[in-house]
Amino acid sequence: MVNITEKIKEIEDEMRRTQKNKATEYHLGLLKGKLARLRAQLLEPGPGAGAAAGTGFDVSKSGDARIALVGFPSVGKSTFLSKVTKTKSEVAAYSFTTLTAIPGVLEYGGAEIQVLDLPGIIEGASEGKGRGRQVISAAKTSDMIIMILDATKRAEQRALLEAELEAVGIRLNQDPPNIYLKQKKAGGMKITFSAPPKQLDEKMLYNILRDYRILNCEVLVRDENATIDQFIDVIMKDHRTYIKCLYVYNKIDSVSLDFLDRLAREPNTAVMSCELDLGVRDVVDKAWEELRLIRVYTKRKGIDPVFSEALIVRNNSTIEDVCDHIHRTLKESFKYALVWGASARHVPQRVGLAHVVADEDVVSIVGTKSGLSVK
Ligand SMILES: Nc1nc2c(ncn2[C@@H]2O[C@H](COP(=O)(O)OP(=O)(O)OP(=O)(O)O)[C@@H](O)[C@H]2O)c(=O)[nH]1
Ligand SMILES: [K+]
Ligand SMILES: [Mg+2]
Repeated sequence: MVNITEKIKEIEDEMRRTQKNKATEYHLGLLKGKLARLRAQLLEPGPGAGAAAGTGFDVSKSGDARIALVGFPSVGKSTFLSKVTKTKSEVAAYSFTTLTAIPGVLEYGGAEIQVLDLPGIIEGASEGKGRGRQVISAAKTSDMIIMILDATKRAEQRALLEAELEAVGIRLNQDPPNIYLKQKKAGGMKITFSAPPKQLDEKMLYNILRDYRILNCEVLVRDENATIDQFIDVIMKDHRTYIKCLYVYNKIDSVSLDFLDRLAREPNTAVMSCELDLGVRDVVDKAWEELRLIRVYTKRKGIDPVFSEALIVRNNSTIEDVCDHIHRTLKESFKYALVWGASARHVPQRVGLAHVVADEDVVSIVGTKSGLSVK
């Protein structure tokens, strides 16, 4: 049986040994491509990949979004879950207290976010160490990862965890590359750049495509700064997941103010102490902001809206989306809507289906059937 993990190690070693320069960049590009293929194989169930490959924990999705708590052991993931939801996940000073996925519900102004507390992961998780692969599979199903870090531990922890997630195809806080690739049956390769590329050239892409046995295709690179890694991501797009990540340093009760200040300035980062109940609310607010969901409270004529029940739509949604959310046919009898809140120029503003709503808007739909307004 071929050992994929060993092959991966070999390639990683070769990449480390190879000096980066103009002469080696084609070779390095090919190695990166091979590495990406092997890592994908590792996650496929079947011979050579181990029993737990690719399977997550069996928790069904619920609520308006899912957040996964990912981190090394004992950073305070379970403590955080127990603070922000009604679920009590076991907390203890020893590593691997949590052994499976524990779901909780975070209520946020009428929205319900499922928060998954997960076992701690360790270096090598992507290759199956500990419950790494299961944790990572669970993380892949989430809309956002909150990476909990221990403010008292060495700074490399963040890069180490990122590398583990990266190795299994999770891309944090990145957009999918702006590269178009279409495989064809015949006609050879057609590679075009919409602007002179800074990090790629045709030969590089040609080599990699050939190594992937993609001989007939059309490629259009729309981003002049696109990298070889991004190009490989496009080839491997079925194995790539683009997820938002909020980095959260816990246990700030045990570090100096100077250090804390530095941590807090990192991008996509929040700091907290679950123990002292410092910053926990900020973390939740930031997570909500990053999810970019919008709460709309619907209102019937003459009755106050119910603020404990929000209708959740994506960012940039319109009144039409809101209607579709309430009922499939509501649009048909739609006359106009009244809107109170940030999206309204004056309150209430009378708007049509194309009006874009904002978080915490109150909306009343008025229809042609007499007296129709929504629940
Ligand atoms: N000083 C300090 N300790 C904390 C804080 N939050 C949690 N702890 C402690 O850190 C230890 C680990 O907490 P857990 O919540 O079990 O950590 P975990 O990340 O879920 O750990 P595993 O499930 O084992 O991976 C416990 O002893 C907590 O009391 C904090 O803000 N400050
Ligand atoms: K623990
Ligand atoms: Mg735990």
